[in-house]
Amino acid sequence: MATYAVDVENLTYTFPGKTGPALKDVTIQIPWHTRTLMVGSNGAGKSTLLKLLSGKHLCLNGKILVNGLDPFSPLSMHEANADEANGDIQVSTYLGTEWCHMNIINRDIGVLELLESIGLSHFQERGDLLCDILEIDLEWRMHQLSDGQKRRVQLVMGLLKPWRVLLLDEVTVDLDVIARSRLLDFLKLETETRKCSVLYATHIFDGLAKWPDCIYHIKDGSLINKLDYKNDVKFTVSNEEYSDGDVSFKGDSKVSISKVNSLHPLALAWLKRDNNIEK
Ligand SMILES: Nc1ncnc2c1ncn2[C@@H]1O[C@H](COP(=O)(O)OP(=O)(O)OP(=O)(O)O)[C@@H](O)[C@H]1O
Repeated sequence: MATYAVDVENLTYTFPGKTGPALKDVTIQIPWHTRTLMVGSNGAGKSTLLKLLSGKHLCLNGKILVNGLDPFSPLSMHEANADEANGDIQVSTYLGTEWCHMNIINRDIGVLELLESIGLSHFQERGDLLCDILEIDLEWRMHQLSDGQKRRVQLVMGLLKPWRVLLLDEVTVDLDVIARSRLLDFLKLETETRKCSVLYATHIFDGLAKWPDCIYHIKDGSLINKLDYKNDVKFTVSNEEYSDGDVSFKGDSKVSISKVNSLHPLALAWLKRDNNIEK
C-alpha cells in the first residue's frame, strides 16, 4: 500500500492553448486517515489540481500518485483493483462541477430505482447509513425534488462505493446546514475508521473549524501556505459575541483564530492578502 494517499511533486500544468500554467511547481503529500482543505480565490487552481488527481487531464510535467498509482493510466486502475482485497474499493472518487450536472438527477425516476441501478444492494449497509445521514426518502421521485434534495441523492450515489481518496470540489452549496454538517461528520468518521483520505476545495467555511487536519492555501497556481492543524492553528476566544472572528498570523506558518466554528476568518484574511486588500 502506498505511503501517501496523494503524492504530488513539482507538478506544473498548462491547459492546451494557454500560455501561462494553471498550476506551478506544486508539491503536496497527503497522509492516510486525513482531511485536507484547499483554500483559494476563484481561478486559483483548486479544481485543476483535483481534476489532475482524478486523472481527467494528462500531466507530463511532475509526479502525480494517488494511492501510489498514476491516476491517468488505465493500467494503474487495473492493478489497483487487483491489489484491493475485495475489489470493491475505488482508488479515487471525484465529485465536482461536471458530476453535479449529470442528467439522470432530473429524470422522472424513483430514488430507490436509481440507487439500485448503481449497486445499492451490494453496498446495502453503507447505502442505508448514507440515506439516513442525508435524510433520503427512497420513495421520492427525482424530478419532483428541490435542488438540495437532488444533491443529497446524488451524494449518496457518489459516496456509495467506498474510495481510498475522495476529491471533493465544492459540492455542498445546495445543502442545508444540517445536511452539510452530517456529511462532514460522515467524511470525518470515514477517515478515522478506514484507510482513506479526503481533499476538499470549498468557499464555505462554516462548521469547518474542527474538521481538517491540514489546510493548503493556493494562489495563482502555487501552494503558498500549508497549515498543519494540530501544530499551526490555535483558536482564541473572541470577546465580542457577534464578532466575525479575528485572525493573527505569526509569520507564514502559524496562525491564531478567534473561537467560532468556522474557518471563514482565515479564508477571508488569506484572500484579502492575495488581492492586496487592507481591511
Ligand atoms: N478548461 C480550461 N481551459 C483553459 N483554462 C482553464 C480551464 N479550466 C480552468 N482554466 C484556468 O485555470 C485557472 C485555474 O482554474 P481553476 O478552475 O482550477 O480555479 P479554482 O481555484 O477551482 O477556481 P474557483 O474557486 O472559481 O472554482 C484559471 O485561470 C482558469 O481560467
